[in-house]
Amino acid sequence: MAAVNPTSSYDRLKEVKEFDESKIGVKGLSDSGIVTIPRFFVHPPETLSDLKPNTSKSCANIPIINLSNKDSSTHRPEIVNQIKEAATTWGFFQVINHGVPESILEETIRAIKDFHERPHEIKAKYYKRNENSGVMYSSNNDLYRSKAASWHDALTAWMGPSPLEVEELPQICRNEVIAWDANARKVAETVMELLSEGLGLEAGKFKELTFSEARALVGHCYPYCPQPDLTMGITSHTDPGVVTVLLQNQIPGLQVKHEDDWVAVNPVPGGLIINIGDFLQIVSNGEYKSVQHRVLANSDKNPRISVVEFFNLSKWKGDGYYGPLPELLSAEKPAIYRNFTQQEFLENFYGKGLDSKSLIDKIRIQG
Ligand SMILES: O=C(O)CCC(=O)C(=O)O
Ligand SMILES: [Fe+2]
Repeated sequence: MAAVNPTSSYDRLKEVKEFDESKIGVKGLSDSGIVTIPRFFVHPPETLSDLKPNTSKSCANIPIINLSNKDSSTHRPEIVNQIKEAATTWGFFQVINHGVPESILEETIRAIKDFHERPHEIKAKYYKRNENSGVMYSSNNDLYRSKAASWHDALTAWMGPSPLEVEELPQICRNEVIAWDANARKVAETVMELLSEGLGLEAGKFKELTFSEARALVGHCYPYCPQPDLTMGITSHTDPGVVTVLLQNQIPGLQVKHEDDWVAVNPVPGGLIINIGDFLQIVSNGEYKSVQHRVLANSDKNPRISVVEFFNLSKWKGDGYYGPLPELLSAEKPAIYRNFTQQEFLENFYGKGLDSKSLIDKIRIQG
């Protein structure tokens, strides 16, 4: 087994660069039939020691919320309460009967899988790094910043607020990505209305604040990993934005941190996963929780595919600051976070490795 010896003459940066410049991604490594992963993918023992979910709580699962009666005035308060409770205690939940046909869920997954299975020459044309608009295919967004690389590749498309040039999208998944963006956005807006009401605000408050306008859609591929005990699919992190809508295929691996345990998030048929991001934890003054989650390296021969859309605000308030919404604050409930600038937020968004400290910890008011 590859043991990591930091004092050896191993030139990590050189190997990382060679991998990056080859543009083959983790999928290319996996398809080449390697049985030993390159050592820059090997994670430190602290990360690897708790990879198995806690068996004593293995039956715990994130809450499932049925949206079918959300427009009925009799049932809506109950659904608002369920979402509020889920966002407060778990920060993660699945929604069912969200209105997106199952055929669309399947086509979206299939199209993203098809992209990742395209020949190297075709995918390489999209291979980029450090973009924040257009379309970018890459392996490990934080490849040069993180301590260890993870076993996944991603196709990212910035869908809004300014519309994407659709021809930039690879043809094999173009229509599906566009359709998914529209569908995921509807689900995000529905959920944001319920979350807004859960805080005692008008249903349309989050929309008015442009919380669903900036959108990044990421089609992840977690190929088969020959040594899944030595690396990660994606390391533990919180999402920076408002909310994330996550669609996954049937291959397991996603886990969320709940009461100090890692809990597997198993897909429910037709379900969509929603999670709260750092920005919403802050503006809700800590009511809603942005929780740590991660994906294990995939030991299944079939790739794990997930399509994740991050929703974020597009317009900052005139003074350039954001913080806990004033409507939520009172003498009994003072702000627990200070206001922060867009600059601070963006630095946190783009500047860090997934393993570094989140904005939430930086702006928490002590005492
Ligand atoms: O692939 C997944 O299920 C999770 C991905 C994720 O957490 C992310 O992209 O932020
Ligand atoms: Fe995430």
